[in-house]
Amino acid sequence: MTAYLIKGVSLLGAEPTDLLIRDGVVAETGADLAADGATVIDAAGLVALPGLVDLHTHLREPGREDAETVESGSRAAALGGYTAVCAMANTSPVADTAGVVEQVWRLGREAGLVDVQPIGAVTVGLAGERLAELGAMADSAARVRIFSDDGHCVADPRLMRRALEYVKAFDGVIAQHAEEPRLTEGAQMHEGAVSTRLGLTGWPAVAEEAIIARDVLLAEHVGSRLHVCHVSTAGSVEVLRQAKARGVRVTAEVTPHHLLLTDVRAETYDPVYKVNPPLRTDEDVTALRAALVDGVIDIVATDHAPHAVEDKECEWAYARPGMLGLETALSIALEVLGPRWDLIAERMSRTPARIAGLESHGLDPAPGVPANLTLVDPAARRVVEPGELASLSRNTPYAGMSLPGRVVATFLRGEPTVLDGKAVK
Ligand SMILES: NC(=O)N[C@@H](CC(=O)O)C(=O)O
Ligand SMILES: [Zn+2]
Ligand SMILES: [Zn+2]
Repeated sequence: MTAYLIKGVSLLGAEPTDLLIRDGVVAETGADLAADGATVIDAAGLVALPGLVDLHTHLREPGREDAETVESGSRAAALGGYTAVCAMANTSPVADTAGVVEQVWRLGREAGLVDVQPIGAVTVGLAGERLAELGAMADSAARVRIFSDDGHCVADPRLMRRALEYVKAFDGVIAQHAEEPRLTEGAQMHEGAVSTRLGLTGWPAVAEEAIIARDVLLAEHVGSRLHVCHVSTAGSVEVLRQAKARGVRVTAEVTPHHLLLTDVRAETYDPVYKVNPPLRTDEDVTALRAALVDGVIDIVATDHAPHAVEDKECEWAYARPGMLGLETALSIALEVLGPRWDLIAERMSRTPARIAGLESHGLDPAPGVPANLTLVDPAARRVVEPGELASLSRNTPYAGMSLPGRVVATFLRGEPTVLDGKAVK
């Protein structure tokens, strides 16, 4: 194993120091460390963060390897500064058995660019009718702890209650895609002034808020853990605020796109802006940003949702919902939060690692800690070029935008997965 001496790096914005990585861990930090045969990396001006952890990634393998594979998504993640991603279960076949989650987990290990932690489906085939084999997935080599029917809501309250009860035994968590399906039939975008003007069927905020309200009550009743995926409305923030004040075991995520973009994008009719839940209003964006700062929203999760060209470059109504996120998330966080490194580490690394139970991730670089970390150039800016992304898909909503920050290097257990801004393999 190669040793690396990272010279003059700022740990989470602190005064520059040296950082020696050896045998997969941070061996030493301090001024003017001796290279002692280690490969020297000049990190003047760079900030070191604990490797980012994404709780919500769609990797499309098995089933849609034309849109993304475990390997291509892992590469996109590493380039985005991530050292671990949780892979959603809405693949084909669905990750609802020990066999499928183990397959995804193995593919992640073979790619070796980030730790890929599979999420298991809550119900068989995401059909919302029968509970999947949660216990078998938990006991499998993939050691699944997060279960989600993401893409679909676990709408049946009885099934949701059973799932919450079941995962309590192994401290698992149900990650809910909060969407009351009866309120979103035919929905194309956020229900509001813009949808009225465009004549598109709306997805009302209350369709999300009603499910979150129900689920925090169920989680409270059962004494189990609930995680709310992609929170998108100001009203959801208020429901979560009240639940947390009562001590409900609920955590919540917001996506980069819901922190930056609004429903006016739909006026272009460009389906790159079509996503579930839909882009909302300025008031929602303001509330989501405030909640991310005050902690009512615990984490940023990308909901990286690659789609093949034919599923995106078509009429709005026929396009699949979802957008890329892994390679731009840190830049969006910098844009929205500014260089508040401790807050960024908390929301994008430490807390998601804790929610997912990934013990070797989300740890600040310090002697003895696994060397999962990322080096960021906060002074750099880059214009997003879809063709330059490592993802196999091109559906980024940020094409042509100039964004702050650049990931220069990422280390997974002491080995670089990204160096000089390029993937190592
Ligand atoms: N977010 C999306 O619009 N799409 C996701 C599913 C999901 O996260 O609901 C996808 O799998 O494409
Ligand atoms: Zn979802
Ligand atoms: Zn998703």
